[in-house]
Parts: sequence; C-alpha cells; structure tokens
Amino acid sequence: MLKVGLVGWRGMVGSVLMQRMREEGDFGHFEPIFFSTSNAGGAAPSFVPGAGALQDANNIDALQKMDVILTCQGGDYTNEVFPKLRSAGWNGYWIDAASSLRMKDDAIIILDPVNQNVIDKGLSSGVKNYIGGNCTVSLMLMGLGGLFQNNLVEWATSMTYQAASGAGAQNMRELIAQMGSIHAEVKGLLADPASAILEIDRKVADHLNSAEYPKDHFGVPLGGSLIPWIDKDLGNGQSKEEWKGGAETNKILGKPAMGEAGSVLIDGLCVRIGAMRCHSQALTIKLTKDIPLDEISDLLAKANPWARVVPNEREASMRDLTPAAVTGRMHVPVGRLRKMAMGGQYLSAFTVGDQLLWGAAEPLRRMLRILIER
Ligand SMILES: NC(=O)C1=CN([C@@H]2O[C@H](COP(=O)(O)OP(=O)(O)OC[C@H]3O[C@@H](n4cnc5c(N)ncnc54)[C@H](OP(=O)(O)O)[C@@H]3O)[C@@H](O)[C@H]2O)C=CC1
Ligand SMILES: N[C@@H](CC(=O)OP(=O)(O)O)C(=O)O
Repeated sequence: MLKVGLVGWRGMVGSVLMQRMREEGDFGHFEPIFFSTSNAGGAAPSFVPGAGALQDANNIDALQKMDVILTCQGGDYTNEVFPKLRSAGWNGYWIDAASSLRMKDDAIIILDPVNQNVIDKGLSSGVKNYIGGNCTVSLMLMGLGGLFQNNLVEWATSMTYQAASGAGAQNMRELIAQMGSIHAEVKGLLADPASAILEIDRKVADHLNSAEYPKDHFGVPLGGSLIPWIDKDLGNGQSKEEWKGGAETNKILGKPAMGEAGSVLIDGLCVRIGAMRCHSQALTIKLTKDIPLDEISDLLAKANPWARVVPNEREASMRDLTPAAVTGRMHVPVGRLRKMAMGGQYLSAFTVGDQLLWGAAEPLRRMLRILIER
C-alpha cells in the first residue's frame, strides 16, 4: 500500500477532501499518515482508526518516508517545504491544492475528467508534481469541457461571480457577519410595514460605509455590495485571477501557452459576490464553427458525468442554475445556452459549481486514486 502523507487536512479545503475520501471509501486503499504544522504529537483524526499521532509537517526526514504527499496547507507551506524535500532527494508524488507550482514545467494541472490524457502522459514520462487548478478555471472546464475538448472554442470571455469561500474560512464568516449587521441596523424599520423603503435604504447605505460595518478580512463591504477585483494586481490592468483563466486553461488542455499558435484565448473579469461557496460565471464564446445548439447541448452533457445541461428557460434557470441549488453538490450545471446577436459562432453560457468540491478538493482526491490504481 502507498504511504500517503496528508498535510492541511483540517483546513477548509482539507476538511472537504476528508469528507469526500470517507464518502468514497478511499482510506481503505492507502496508508494515511497525518501531518500538522501546529500540533505534532497530537492525536490524528478519529475517522481513521489507528492513525496514531500527528507528525510534524515541517520535518523533512518524516516527509521523505512518504510515497505520496497530498497537501491543502497553502502556498506558503509549499514554497517552504517542497524545495527542501526535492533537494533532499525525495522522489515521491506531490499532490497540491496551492497555486505555487501550477505553472512550473515539471508540474501537471490535474482535472482528470478533462485532461486524463495529459495526466497519463505526465505519469508515463515521470512527472511527479500534480497540482489542482484554480477553482474558477476547473469549474469552467468541468461545465464546458465538451466544447474545449472538441476544439470548438476559438476564444471565450468569462465574467465571474465568485463566492466568499475562495478568500478563505474567515471571509465566509465575515460575509455572514456583514449580512447580519445590515439586518440588525434596520430590524425595527423592517418590522413596521408602514416604514418608508427609502429610509431603510438610506440607513443600510450609511451602515455599509460606516466604521461599524465588519470588514476586517475583505477590507470593503461584500454583503450588500460586490468586489470587482480578486487576487493580486498584475500592474497591466489585469488581476491575477483573470490571468489564471488563460494561462491555466491552456496548460490543463495540454495546449501551447496562451497567445501562441494553437492556444485558446480566454480573458475576462473576476468579481467577488456574496455567495458562500459556489462560483458562477457567464461566458461569451466564439466557436470555431457554427454548430447547432442541440449538438452543443449534447456535447456538453456527454463530456463528463458531472456536467448537466439546464434548458435555457426562466424557471429551470432560476431553480437549477444558482449557487443555492448547487452548494455541496458534485454536478456542474451549464445553461443559458443561446446563439448571440453577433452571429451563429457566438454562444452565451452560464455555469455554476461548488468551488470547494470540483474547484479544490475533488481533483486532488481523484489524482490520489489514479496513483493508487496504477
Ligand atoms: N479556499 C479555497 O477556495 C481554495 C484554496 N486552495 C488552496 O488551499 C489552501 C488552503 O486553503 P483553506 O483550506 O481555505 O485554508 P485554511 O486556512 O482553512 O487551512 C489551512 C491550515 O490552517 C491551519 N489552521 C489553523 N487554525 C485552524 C482552524 N481553526 N481550523 C482549521 N485549520 C486551521 C491548519 O493547519 P494545521 O493543522 O497544520 O495547523 C490548516 O491545514 C490555500 O492556501 C490555497 O492554496 C485551493 C483552491 C481553492
Ligand atoms: N482565488 C480563488 C481561490 C483560490 O484559492 O485560488 P487559487 O487556488 O488559484 O489560489 C478565489 O478567490 O475564489
């Protein structure tokens, strides 16, 4: 049995990963060794009987004994530990949720329902580093894989509506606190049916912009507002989250870097909204050829078992194509499919997915299974 070192298992992404591994019975197929950066010697989680004590996640000697290390600990941990491990001669498999190693030449971005061929090629050529993709990119490719995998996309723009969870657990808490504080501010007026809506609105607006509004983590209001910037400022007008769309999509698909011949052009605008853990995105796609909508729906639905086409109708879209409907679920609905006014090669689409499942934990879990089953 492979010895698998699990790092970051109690964080938000790690907890979702542990939940999925238990649901799928993964723990019967490898020897888990749990690591911690903060509690070495403490008890390993009780859901794996006999897992013993937590080992020190910064101890290179202990990590070197693993066949596989799977980490959801974050980029700082990867930047600190990974180079030391490799220079100590460790040749095991490194599976990681963090972005640090994604674009390195010796790493594959994993999303096996979309790029099993790229993963297989990497495994047979000896690649040892397998990194989960950016959540928005992975969810776009899970929903719209049928078009990308059949080379039907010339270019796409993605306008995103990203949940608080992408910024971390504290930010999810803060979003709820923000919503609660808005309600508390006008609770009395809301209870009075005779109160004036403009009075309520003015009080809410004043509160959003007051020092009392809780915003330590986001820095600005999200509840009652939105934030049209995610991740670092690249200095060219683009955010790092937006850059990932083009860079990672092409790498996942095994294509040349964006802009080079044979690559697919992806660009857009990434926005944080007040959803909890589902990212949504609206796409405008220029197809490489004008194919009928029913063929498009067919290709999308057949691309993988999780993509689910929602009819482009009001009721179905309102019911099935929302963060509230998708949260905690494995399927990735795609809808609002329609040819746009610009012509038959221009397609609109809207897709939603749980960013902690397919957006983070699930590709890592499946990569471990691929290694186990080799
Ligand atoms: N959030 C997201 O949407 C995505 C995140 N990622 C990547 O995954 C990494 C981890 O993200 P995320 O899971 O959100 O990070 P968390 O902050 O939830 O967890 C990271 C680590 O913090 C430590 N920790 C300290 N206090 C607590 C606590 N009270 N409860 C749980 N853990 C605690 C744990 O390490 P220890 O047990 O060693 O103390 C844990 O492994 C990110 O840095 C990013 O690189 C990737 C895709 C999406
Ligand atoms: N940046 C994403 C979450 C994330 O962790 O992305 P990445 O794995 O690319 O750093 C978001 O805020 O929604």
